[in-house]
Amino acid sequence: MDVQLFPYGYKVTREQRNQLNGHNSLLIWFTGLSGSGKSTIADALEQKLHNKKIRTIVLDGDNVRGNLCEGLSFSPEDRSENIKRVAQMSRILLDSGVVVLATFISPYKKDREYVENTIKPNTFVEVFVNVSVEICASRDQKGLYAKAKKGELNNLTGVSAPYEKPQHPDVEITENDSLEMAVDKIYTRIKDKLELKDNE
Ligand SMILES: Nc1ncnc2c1ncn2[C@@H]1O[C@H](COP(=O)(O)OS(=O)(=O)O)[C@@H](OP(=O)(O)O)[C@H]1O
Ligand SMILES: Nc1ncnc2c1ncn2[C@@H]1O[C@H](COP(=O)(O)OP(=O)(O)O)[C@@H](O)[C@H]1O
Repeated sequence: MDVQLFPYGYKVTREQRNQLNGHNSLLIWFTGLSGSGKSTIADALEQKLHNKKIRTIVLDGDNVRGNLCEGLSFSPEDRSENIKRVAQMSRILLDSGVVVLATFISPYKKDREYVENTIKPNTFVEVFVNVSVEICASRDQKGLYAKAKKGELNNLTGVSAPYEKPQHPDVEITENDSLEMAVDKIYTRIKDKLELKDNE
């Protein structure tokens, strides 16, 4: 297919948008098993940032799989495609000047590396929500672990599909951390990177 593209050089830059917003763009990437707490922690962190007048947006696996990533399965190939599309969307959102909170199981190291390499240096913060499969299964809000146990669900991460743990995450949340502690840990890590104009 012969496709010719001529990207237009728009004049307003990310830096100018950051200036307008009073903070830098940042991608906070949450990875961990289903039920580990990614969405809960991202939700609480987003509220904290919003209260500090920081512009935010959340990309969540369960949500984007209904639109941007509609039709993708949980095969290794489709999970990679899922993360690739989210990486590209994150890049656009970072250019818009906001802080992006992305919550995806993202079980493969190479896919998480793809995300980091897709965006500008120093704008990626990896948060590993390190909760064991036993604890996630005991929470089982969505009934996925029960289904997998009965043989009604294939490819459940941590049970019948792999999860490659991050070796050097920027922030690690453990099962002993309360929600408040988790939010504090992440905020402490990102505060300087945000370069808030009204530094609180
Ligand atoms: N087989 C299987 N394995 C894992 N997760 C499953 C599966 N089937 C459905 N779900 C639901 O999909 C959510 C995970 O989607 P993600 O886009 O984050 O997955 S991935 O990053 O592409 O691996 C996940 O959301 P979270 O529980 O918030 O992680 C589940 O609600
Ligand atoms: N730090 C925590 N301590 C105890 N329970 C938690 C914690 N974080 C999340 N949970 C609970 O775990 C369950 C799954 O959380 P959720 O945010 O949906 O996980 P994920 O997005 O990783 O699938 C929810 O019932 C939530 O209330």
